[in-house]
Amino acid sequence: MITSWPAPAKLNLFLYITGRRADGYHNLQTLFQFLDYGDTLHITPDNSGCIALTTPVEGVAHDDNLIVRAAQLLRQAAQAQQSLPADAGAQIAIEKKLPMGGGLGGGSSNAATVLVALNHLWRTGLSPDALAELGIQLGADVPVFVRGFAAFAQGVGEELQPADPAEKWYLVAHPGVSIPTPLVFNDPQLTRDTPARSLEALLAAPFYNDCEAVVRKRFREVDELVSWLLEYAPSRLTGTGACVFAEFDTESAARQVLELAPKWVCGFVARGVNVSPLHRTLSGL
Ligand SMILES: C[C@@](CO)(OP(=O)(O)O)[C@H](O)COP(=O)(O)OP(=O)(O)OC[C@H]1O[C@@H](n2ccc(N)nc2=O)[C@H](O)[C@@H]1O
Ligand SMILES: Nc1ncnc2c1ncn2[C@@H]1O[C@H](COP(=O)(O)OP(=O)(O)O)[C@@H](O)[C@H]1O
Repeated sequence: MITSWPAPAKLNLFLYITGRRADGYHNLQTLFQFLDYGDTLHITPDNSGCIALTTPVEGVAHDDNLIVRAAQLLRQAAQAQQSLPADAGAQIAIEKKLPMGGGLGGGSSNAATVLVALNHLWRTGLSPDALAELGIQLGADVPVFVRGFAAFAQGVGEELQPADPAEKWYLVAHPGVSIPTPLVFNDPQLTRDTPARSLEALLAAPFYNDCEAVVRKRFREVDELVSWLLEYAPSRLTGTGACVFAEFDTESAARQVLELAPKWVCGFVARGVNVSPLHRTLSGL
């Protein structure tokens, strides 16, 4: 039985905001790719009837943790269709590597890994569609992690179309600040009227992130980091930040720049992958 499950990071290779819905959420056009780097979850199913996260995540209460919420949501859905006994439970531990509020989708990826792994371990038999539908209740980025393929996303992230961007090497750098997603979406100066384009047109144009201008304006640390990385390679913000990524053709080129990084920059080098490491684990079972 597999007990270690990857929860990879994602990058938004581009991100455009094409409008605002009546409920305040923003319509996006974004290209998601996974990294072969992320958190690891250790999941042991049991008959305790309890879901327990045994390694607290700093700043997040146990019952608010997306790991616990995902397990409870799956248990509820499976029990409603009588495919899981009432005493089904699980013990979950996390090795957290991804910064929180970093734009790398760590919390969403943790939730997706729990849904996919427990669906397997509990033998609940929910379809990928059903798991993605549970996922969207937890966060806009959960479905892409549940599906496990690089994707062009529209709507608020739920309309996914498989994509095959180049699998580059990335230097991902964290400027040491955490940026809450709502802060960016509520900024009056945010560009929220970029015309929607076809994927073909978007792939042919230079990639950009519409959140970058307001984030650089509000956070001097991000601004300095982007300016520094741009001296070496094409670089931009992922998601609503705070992380920034620079793209390279080789691992060694990315590592050379990481070695030059100023002391205040935390970073890692990882490869972009179009199939999620989570799904590689699943298909290797
Ligand atoms: C924009 C992305 C791109 O990947 O940013 P990151 O969070 O990864 O940085 C995500 O889709 C974010 O997804 P997620 O972080 O799950 O957002 P949620 O928790 O669902 O939303 C947090 C808040 O941000 C705003 N929000 C979020 C997504 C969206 N498309 N429009 C919005 O206006 C809403 O105010 C919402 O209440
Ligand atoms: N397991 C989890 N890991 C990370 N964050 C979590 C988790 N559960 C809940 N959260 C909450 O979700 C927020 C967003 O986290 P995260 O997904 O890592 O960032 P981002 O959406 O910027 O990529 C965190 O600030 C935290 O409050």
